[in-house]
Amino acid sequence: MTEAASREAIQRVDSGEQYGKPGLPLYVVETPLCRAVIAEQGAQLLEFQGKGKEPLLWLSPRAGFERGKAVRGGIPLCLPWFGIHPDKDKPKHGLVRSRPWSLDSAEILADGEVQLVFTYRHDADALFDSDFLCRYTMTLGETLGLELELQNTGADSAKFSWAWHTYFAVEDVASVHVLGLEGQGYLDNTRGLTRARLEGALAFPGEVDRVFESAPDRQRIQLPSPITTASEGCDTVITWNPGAELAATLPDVGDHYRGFVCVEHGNAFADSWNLAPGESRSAKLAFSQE
Ligand SMILES: O=P(O)(O)OC[C@H]1O[C@H](O)[C@H](O)[C@@H](O)[C@@H]1O
Repeated sequence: MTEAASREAIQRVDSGEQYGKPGLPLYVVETPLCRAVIAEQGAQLLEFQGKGKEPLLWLSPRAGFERGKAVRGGIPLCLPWFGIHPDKDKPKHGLVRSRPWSLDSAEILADGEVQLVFTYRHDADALFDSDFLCRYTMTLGETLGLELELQNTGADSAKFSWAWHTYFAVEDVASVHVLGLEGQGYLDNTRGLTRARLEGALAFPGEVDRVFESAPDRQRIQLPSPITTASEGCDTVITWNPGAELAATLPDVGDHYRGFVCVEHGNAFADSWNLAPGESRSAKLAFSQE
């Protein structure tokens, strides 16, 4: 790959140029195989569209692009804790989604795929009292592949829970089904994390917020052009849509809740990772669209 080729394929712009809302630096990737937009903050994928495919991700038309706040949509990475922290003063879903990351390398591979590697280095602070390092690789071809390596760089063992919080673009949430979770037990987060079991395919008739521990590694989102997810090393699947009532309280969602379902992959609750000093673990997630 020449430097000129990668400069042409990967442009750094401000969110003002892309969405008319200035504030966050973005990378726009355009190749014969796909188009993608990634916010440097949080290494958050905002858009991905493989050649000849429907857009994979939902990005809220009401999304804000502010430093220190995750953008509503795309794939925020929740880490080093997923969900509500027992200490109510700490933010939901950890801290890396709203912190600056750095793009360490950008390469065009022999087959024309673009590979981006982002890193985030955490020095123990008041929010998370342990050092760690994330190395996040995105492979952008006709399909999308993600890999996360997490290393405990601190002197003590530490517990990490995390997820790729993917917002999939759908025509109407009411007609979407997710396969690959039938018969599985889950924690119902709309009922104080009570345990239940899913009969049949997962549907979204209203607010749905479910945590499937030890979940299967493939799901299929039934749409006119179905999407399949295949994960490695992701034991937890979380499914979410706020439904009309809760969405009305989320200024960056509102009526647009109909346009997405979240099917999230990571390791949270009983599947959280305990890492010894120096220990690393990794996980992968691949998306394909028919
Ligand atoms: O609004 P956020 O902090 O991005 O969280 C959005 C949602 O994320 C996950 O799916 C959780 O299970 C939900 O409980 C939460 O409401």
